[in-house]
Amino acid sequence: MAQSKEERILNFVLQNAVRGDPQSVLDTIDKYCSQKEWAMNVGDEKGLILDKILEETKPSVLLELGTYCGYSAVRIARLLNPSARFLTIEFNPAFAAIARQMIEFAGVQDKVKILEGPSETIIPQLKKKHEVDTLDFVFLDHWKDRYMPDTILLLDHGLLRKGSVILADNVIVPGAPEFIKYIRNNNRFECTNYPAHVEYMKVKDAMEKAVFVG
Ligand SMILES: Cc1cc(-c2n[nH]c(CCNC(=O)c3cc(-c4ccc(F)cc4)cc(O)c3O)n2)ccn1
Ligand SMILES: [Mg+2]
Repeated sequence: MAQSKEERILNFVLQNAVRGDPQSVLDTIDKYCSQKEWAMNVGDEKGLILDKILEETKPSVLLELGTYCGYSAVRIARLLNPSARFLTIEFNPAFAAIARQMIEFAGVQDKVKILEGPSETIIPQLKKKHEVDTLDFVFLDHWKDRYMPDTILLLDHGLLRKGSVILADNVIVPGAPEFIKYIRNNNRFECTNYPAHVEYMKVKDAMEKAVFVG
């Protein structure tokens, strides 16, 4: 069976990164995806914006939508304190399998739990099935047309509290125009735009931070 791009990325990490060293996993993925095969990891430029916002927020309960190969899950988990709880939702079983191995190799598996399935099914289960009260931080990096409906799901299920931070990747490319229109016109959110570029490219992109004011 021919290898997938995601398998090639994982194998490159297993052969070239340092087991138990999350930064070496990130650097190795970035090296492969900038030199050999492009892939939709958040990357190092937008990753540094993510790092800064995490360090400002110091979240204890986090949700990521769109695990993919686990690059941002490793990036986020490496900054969390041991008692933090980080759930990441992945729709595609093949991606989830790659991400699980990536997260274990990086040594952050105790901080991250991968939930497999569509976000619209799993979000309503977070309180009862996954013992979540409210979320301190949400990273939106899944299908761009799900950003708005899933934000509304989070609100409807009482998963946001005063000060909850939502950070969305790709609000220019591929773009999330419906989400941007919704969140910037909703006076319950305070929005900030962070200009950047598409991972491993010179194409302009941006991230959007939305703080829930309650
Ligand atoms: C729970 C759940 C999870 C998912 C889910 N899991 N993993 C994903 C991946 C989603 N990400 C992207 O599509 C994406 C695309 C680009 C891109 C593509 C092509 C270009 F030319 C330029 C840029 C860049 C990025 O940074 C992206 O993040 N969705 C889906 C549904 N439900
Ligand atoms: Mg992205």
